[in-house]
Amino acid sequence: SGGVYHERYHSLEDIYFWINQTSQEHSDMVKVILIGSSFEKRPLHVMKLSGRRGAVNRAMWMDCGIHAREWIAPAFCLWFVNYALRFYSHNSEITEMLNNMDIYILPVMNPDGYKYTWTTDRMWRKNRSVLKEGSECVGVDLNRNFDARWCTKGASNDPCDPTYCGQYPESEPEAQAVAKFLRSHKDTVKLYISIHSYSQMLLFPYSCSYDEAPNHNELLELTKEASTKIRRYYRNHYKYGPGAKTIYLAPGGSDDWAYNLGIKYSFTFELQDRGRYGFLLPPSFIPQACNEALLAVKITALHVIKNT
Ligand SMILES: NCCCCC[C@@H](C[SeH])C(=O)O
Ligand SMILES: [Zn+2]
Ligand SMILES: [Zn+2]
Repeated sequence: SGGVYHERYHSLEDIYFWINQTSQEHSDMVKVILIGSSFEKRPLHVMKLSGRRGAVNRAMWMDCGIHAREWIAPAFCLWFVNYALRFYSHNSEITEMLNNMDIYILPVMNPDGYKYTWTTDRMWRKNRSVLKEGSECVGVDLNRNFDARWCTKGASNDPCDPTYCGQYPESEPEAQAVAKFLRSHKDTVKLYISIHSYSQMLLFPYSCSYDEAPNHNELLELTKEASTKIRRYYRNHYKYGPGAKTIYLAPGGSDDWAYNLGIKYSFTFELQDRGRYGFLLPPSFIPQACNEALLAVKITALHVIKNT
């Protein structure tokens, strides 16, 4: 949506202030839920968006910022919330979404890591948890810490590696908080989306193995439709397909875990770009990257409303 607010990235403090302000300004459509805290005790705030209507028993979940350096992801979560609130009852798709499902948004799933990229190391990926005994290395890859073929090929058990899987599944407070919330809402959450960057891909289970998901064809058709429309409307190219084959083997991922929990529409979107700027996507690219991601979110969400 408009305004220079979205032509730039926001610090963690900025984002916490924005969550608070937005929920106060739109108290009829936004509720803030504290689902847990990070290793360094920062709050994990989920924004629950609903249309102006009675309760519904369908919901979707979208998390951003699980990987600290992927700044376009939190930028998209903020942009999406502003878009939803601004265009509800004006844009037919977002109106249909909010009238038929609650939308749970976690703008920054890894606040400690995100903060660290603003203060110390722009290229940091993991959280900032410190091992009790020994290792001088810090951090767990939260997207390898979920209980889905945990720490098999495609993850590392070396605390110094960027894909370190942690000491055991859900060892990390951030992963634990998300898993706990989704387990307690598994009867209503029908769609899971995790936002990442970069490489422009629309991915679905499985990434932890080369097995095909039972509804593989349906997920393939959905991501193909989204990719085709992004190419037609925005002249940009997104690959699509099951994670293991399309990007690489990546066990312990949040999407595979959510899928196995029973959320049969589960995706990981890798946003812009394809490597020219990579994680350092310039702020001027934020609106276009967000419009492309919005298209994919709408296509999956409207399909879920029709089919669940
Ligand atoms: N859940 C694994 C989806 C495929 C890999 C996604 C990328 C995002 Se940076 C990764 O976690 O390495
Ligand atoms: Zn990522
Ligand atoms: Zn990535």
